[in-house]
This record gives sequence, structure tokens and C-alpha cells, in this order.
Amino acid sequence: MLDVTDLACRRGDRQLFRSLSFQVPAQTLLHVRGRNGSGKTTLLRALCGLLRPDAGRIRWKGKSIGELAEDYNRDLLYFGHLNGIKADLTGLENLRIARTLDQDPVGDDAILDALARIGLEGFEDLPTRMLSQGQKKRVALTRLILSKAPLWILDEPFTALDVDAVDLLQQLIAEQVADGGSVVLTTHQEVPLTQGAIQRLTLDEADD
Ligand SMILES: Nc1ncnc2c1ncn2[C@@H]1O[C@H](COP(=O)(O)OP(=O)(O)OP(=O)(O)O)[C@@H](O)[C@H]1O
Repeated sequence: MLDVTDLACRRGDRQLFRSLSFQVPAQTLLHVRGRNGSGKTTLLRALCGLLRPDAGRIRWKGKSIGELAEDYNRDLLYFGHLNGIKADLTGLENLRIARTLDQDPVGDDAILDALARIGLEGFEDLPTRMLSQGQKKRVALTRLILSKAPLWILDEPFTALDVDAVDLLQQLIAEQVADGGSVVLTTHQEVPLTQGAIQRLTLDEADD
């Protein structure tokens, strides 16, 4: 379970949020909402340990994420605004490296199956700079198919996807939650679940 207590973040002279407390148990999707600039990405980056909050505690399985360090990173899959895809490498090569960095290498057969599931059969061996924006995003999202991480933190994962890819991503998120995982995401898209719970958190600018 992800457990957040009294979290506060300020960027520049703006207090984005404070006294934020919530929990994301297993089998739960937390949908973070709020207008542009309300602090959604800032919150997600703090939850990943990429940004130090001004106050508050973030615990995973009862321990502070700072203390857990690498153990937390192993349990976490973060999907940020930048796809994390290297343009000169093929989809297959990118995913090999991503799995290695996630400290859970998988064989090429598993990667090729996952790329086929995401609709990139025939594009596995092209440098990703030769792919469309949506196809690049699909390469990046293939990490979700291969992931065994119990916690997914996804920042606007639906952007640039067509209808079929949106359906597939909704399915992957629903499977992650049904399999006992936790998901935190920002999106303007609804994500129907087959099993599990949806929680909603709306960020409004805090008063100074
Ligand atoms: N590195 C930074 N230095 C100073 N201010 C920043 C920095 N990064 C973000 N901000 C500010 O923090 C505020 C929140 O940004 P954030 O990206 O978290 O919002 P968001 O809710 O994700 O927005 P959007 O919906 O547009 O993606 C914005 O006003 C932004 O200008």
C-alpha cells in the first residue's frame, strides 16, 4: 500500500498543495485530477521519489520511500511525460534496455509478443525516430505489458493514442488493478475497472 501523510509542495512562489493525505491500497486506482498547472505532475514526481516534497511522508509497504530507495524503484513503474524512448534504438532494443534498467530482464520473445499485442508487429526493428508519435508512445507503453511492478504511476498515459490503443491501455490498467496492483494516474480519460476500486483526488490551489 502507498501511504501519503500531510504532503506539501511549493514550486516557485506558489503553494501547489499541502496537508495532502491519502492511501492507495492493492487493487486500487487513484485518479488524480485538476486543471493545468494545479500540481498533478509535481505530485506524481514526488510519489516516485524524483522530487523532494516540502513536508509530509510517503511510505510504501509501511516504510519511507527514501529508506527503501532501490527496493522502492524495483516495485515502481513510472511513466512520465517524456516517453523515455531513445530515438536511434529500435522498439526491441529500447525495451531490452528498459527491462534491464528495471532490473528484470526478459527474453526477446516476450518483448516481441508484447510489441505485437500493442499493435507494433512489423515495426520492431525500426529505429523509433521513424515511428509516428502514437507508435512511439505504444513502444513506451509496452513496458506496462512486461511489467511485474506492483505500483504504477502514470502521467497522462493516454495522450496521443488512438481509439484502439486507448482501449488496450484501459485494459492493461484494469488487469494491473485486478491482479492486486496499485495505480496512480492523471488523465482526462475514464478508466473502467472490472475488479477493484477507483479513488479520486482533485488538486486545487492551496491558500497561502
Ligand atoms: N521546475 C519548476 N520550477 C518552478 N515552477 C515549476 C517547475 N515545474 C513546474 N512548476 C510550476 O508548478 C506548477 C504545477 O506544475 P505541474 O506540472 O505539476 O502541473 P500539472 O497539474 O501537471 O499541469 P498540466 O495539467 O498542465 O500538465 C505550474 O505552475 C508550474 O509552472
